[in-house]
Amino acid sequence: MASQVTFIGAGNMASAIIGGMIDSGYPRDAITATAPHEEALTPVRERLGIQTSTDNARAVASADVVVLAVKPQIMREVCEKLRDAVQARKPLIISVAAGLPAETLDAWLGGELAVVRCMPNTPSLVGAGAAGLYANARVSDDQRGLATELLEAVGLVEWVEEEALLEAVTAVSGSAPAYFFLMFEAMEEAGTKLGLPADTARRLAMQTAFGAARMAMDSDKAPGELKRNVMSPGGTTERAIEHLEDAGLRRIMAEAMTACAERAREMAEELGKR
Ligand SMILES: NC(=O)C1=CN([C@@H]2O[C@H](COP(=O)(O)OP(=O)(O)OC[C@H]3O[C@@H](n4cnc5c(N)ncnc54)[C@H](O)[C@@H]3O)[C@@H](O)[C@H]2O)C=CC1
Ligand SMILES: O=C(O)[C@@H]1CCC=N1
Repeated sequence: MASQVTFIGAGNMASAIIGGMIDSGYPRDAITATAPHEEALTPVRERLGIQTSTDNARAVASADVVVLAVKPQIMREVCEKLRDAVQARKPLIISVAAGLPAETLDAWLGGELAVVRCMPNTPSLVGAGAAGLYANARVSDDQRGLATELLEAVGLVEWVEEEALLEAVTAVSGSAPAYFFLMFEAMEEAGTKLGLPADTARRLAMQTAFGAARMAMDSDKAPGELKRNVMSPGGTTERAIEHLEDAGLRRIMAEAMTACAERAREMAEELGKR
């Protein structure tokens, strides 16, 4: 029988994962989602055909897995109210909340729990996410398998063995969709200056990013080799790449990603103290 999964929170991230689970054949009657008000639940119930509840503790009472999918700022209050229900059954806890350490969540929920902490990204909303997962020492192999199954329903899953590495995951994938969106903005602006209509430049840039990602994922060649394959000697691409390298793109990326990871570390400390 499928494990009973209860989502605390029925917003963007929970709906995306639930939608992906259902598309991959997970039984709807094994999935429950909660929110404080019925209005937030009606669309989820009607669209996804799952159980819903406005009573978190009750929804957790029969769960094998509890997915915490509320905003980090309200997590403490939500967890403390779930404490008795969770301690009575000790389900696997999976948190998709940015920044909250597994140990903090465990303490808020009463302790001694198997906790998986996940750093997802927003392309999960279209089934093309990339998530880093960390398991505390109480998580069994079967529970790891289950967490992988749930998160793979919306994209790629990579496990890290040290929790601090989720800060690096935040820099490489959690925050990274925004780097590419910035690149699209810059390419659209530059394309427009070169005379293209803005929407044409936007479509060409986005399709090119999609094509490049697909090509790199399907190929056994390293990105550097794929890059060189586009660069005819003395040609146009070589000129553009020389500009990017001379302008310090690699250094800029390293600095931006280091700043991102550093902020993730600060946020974990700030949220952990609440
Ligand atoms: N790495 C990333 O880019 C992303 C991370 N996340 C993480 O996922 C989590 C959820 O984010 P979203 O789905 O975007 O938020 P959202 O605002 O769409 O959903 C939050 C849900 O929680 C519900 N809720 C509020 N109070 C509640 C309570 N007391 N009990 C039960 N449910 C309650 C709301 O009704 C709503 O359904 C956040 O912790 C966020 O950090 C989400 C999206 C992307
Ligand atoms: O910007 C943020 O703080 C969150 C965490 C990763 C993506 N968004």
